[in-house]
Amino acid sequence: MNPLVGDFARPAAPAPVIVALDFADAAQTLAFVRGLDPAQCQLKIGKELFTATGRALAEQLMAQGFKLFLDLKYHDIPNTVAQACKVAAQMGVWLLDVHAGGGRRMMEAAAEAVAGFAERPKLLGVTVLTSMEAADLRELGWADEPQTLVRRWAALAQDSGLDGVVCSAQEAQMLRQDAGADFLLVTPGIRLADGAGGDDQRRVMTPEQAVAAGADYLVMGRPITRAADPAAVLRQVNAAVRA
Ligand SMILES: O=C(O)c1cc(=O)[nH]c(=O)n1[C@@H]1O[C@H](COP(=O)(O)O)[C@@H](O)[C@H]1O
Repeated sequence: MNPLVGDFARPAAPAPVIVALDFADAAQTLAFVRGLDPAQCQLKIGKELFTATGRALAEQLMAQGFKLFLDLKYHDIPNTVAQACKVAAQMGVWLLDVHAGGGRRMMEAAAEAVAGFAERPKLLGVTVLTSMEAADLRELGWADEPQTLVRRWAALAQDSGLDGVVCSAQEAQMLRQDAGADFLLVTPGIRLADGAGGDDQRRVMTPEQAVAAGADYLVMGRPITRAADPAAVLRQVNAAVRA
């Protein structure tokens, strides 16, 4: 086969950065998104923005060509989570998440709820939040180190039919080995090597480290949204991780 034809036929790898739109209203969000290109990043709507704007803004951003991670981290009884996942799947979002701590029956119900959709969202299990460290777990009664719990919950998420997990990039290498190439690893807690603080994050890594460790997607909020030139930071991260 002509290698050139092969190259043209192969779809471009999706942009690895998911920008967390942690804004308070639609106007601010739309003004920010105007500077972004769907070929260079994906978008995430979480609890703050969704509570403020509901599905209208989510649908508007998808209509602009952005793939959307609806990050509402469902955590409830199996029936409630399954019904919420069904509604999210009807919206046409790309990624959707539930807390792995909701357990096997909750995750299985969520997976079953989205299974029937022709273009279903990929379903992720949130393992141990990247803002937590061992001391936080101990206070909650968990004697395990974060990575031990992440490993156990990721295995349970995979066994329950989920497509991947949200974890710290610090656990990505271990999970890639455990779960294989097709299991999605989405890693928040990304901080640039420029020395700026980790904010409330505890288990952090740089974009380059995260990708080298096996992360598929990097969730980045404040390092991009609070930058003087967000598009320039995104270009810099894309260049670094694709080098
Ligand atoms: O599910 C998430 O996206 C998530 C899981 C997690 O363990 N840690 C975490 O920070 N997040 C989200 O990732 C984003 C991180 O934002 P920054 O810390 O500003 O980069 C926020 O929107 C969080 O809600």
